[in-house]
Amino acid sequence: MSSVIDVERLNLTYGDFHAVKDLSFQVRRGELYALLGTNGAGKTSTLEIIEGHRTATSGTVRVFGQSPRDRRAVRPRMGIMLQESGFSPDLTVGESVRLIGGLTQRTDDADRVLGIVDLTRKAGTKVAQLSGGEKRRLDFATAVYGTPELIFLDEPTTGLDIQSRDDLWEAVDRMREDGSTIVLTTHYLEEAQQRADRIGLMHRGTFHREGTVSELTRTLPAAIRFSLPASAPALPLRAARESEGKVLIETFGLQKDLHTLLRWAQDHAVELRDLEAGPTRLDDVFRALDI
Ligand SMILES: Nc1ncnc2c1ncn2[C@@H]1O[C@H](COP(=O)(O)OP(=O)(O)OP(=O)(O)O)[C@@H](O)[C@H]1O
Repeated sequence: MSSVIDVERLNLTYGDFHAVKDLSFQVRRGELYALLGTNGAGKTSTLEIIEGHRTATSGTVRVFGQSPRDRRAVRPRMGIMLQESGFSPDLTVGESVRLIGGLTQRTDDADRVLGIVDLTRKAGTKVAQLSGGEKRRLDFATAVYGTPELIFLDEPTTGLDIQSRDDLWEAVDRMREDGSTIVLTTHYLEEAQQRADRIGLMHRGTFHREGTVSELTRTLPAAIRFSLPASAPALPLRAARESEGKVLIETFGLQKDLHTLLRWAQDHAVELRDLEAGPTRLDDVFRALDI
């Protein structure tokens, strides 16, 4: 698979503050790459350099094999949804899409794009009168105008209700089917866990870990949780007692241990209240990082 983004030994300093430190990674064509990390880790700074908005202090960045500062070559091929929108409040929703869409030099139909984010009815409304979630959806609409080959989504679902989130991810899935490459940043780790092909986990300007979700989570055990009545007999597995009768079993053999537990409960007529069992979550990987 060829790479769409190549970052090599990237450094960025703001005055004497070293925000991005010797960062190297690649994003391959067609993949969804999630850049995750703590607040102030350097994700936005890194994205700004890749998007061509900021100059690196040192290192090389290539987008489609070109320098991102070569805007004429690169910009028409990228769609960018920033963390904060820069729309003019006096323009209408329709005018904003046409204006920003036009700047990308891609062609599309503004009505089609507004339909994706369910803003067709708001086409004549001034941006100043949109709700926070509607502005976010307008941001997304302008990023996907003309179905670009590479799309940056910087915390795209912040402030969106569940229906709008589902709609946004459905639109992303469709663009991936059409071959678009997606770079995502989010603090909603579940979204990244469900959708990312690979993840770069950043902290203080460098990667703590990089890999697929399963590469990142497989080093930590899965968890089985439930509550037991005080009268229950001894458990068949090693377990930790949490507060108020809650029990936690950590395991690297989730299926087998769950089977053992359920058979034991059945045999002893024990009710496992509030039973939950699941693989390691990215949240746990974050918490386990010594940061
Ligand atoms: N223009 C600037 N001047 C000085 N320092 C800056 C500037 N922009 C960002 N920084 C600092 O650089 C570091 C990285 O910031 P950046 O916005 O890239 O982090 P982030 O990973 O996107 O964080 P968050 O998850 O909070 O959005 C932070 O410590 C921030 O305070």
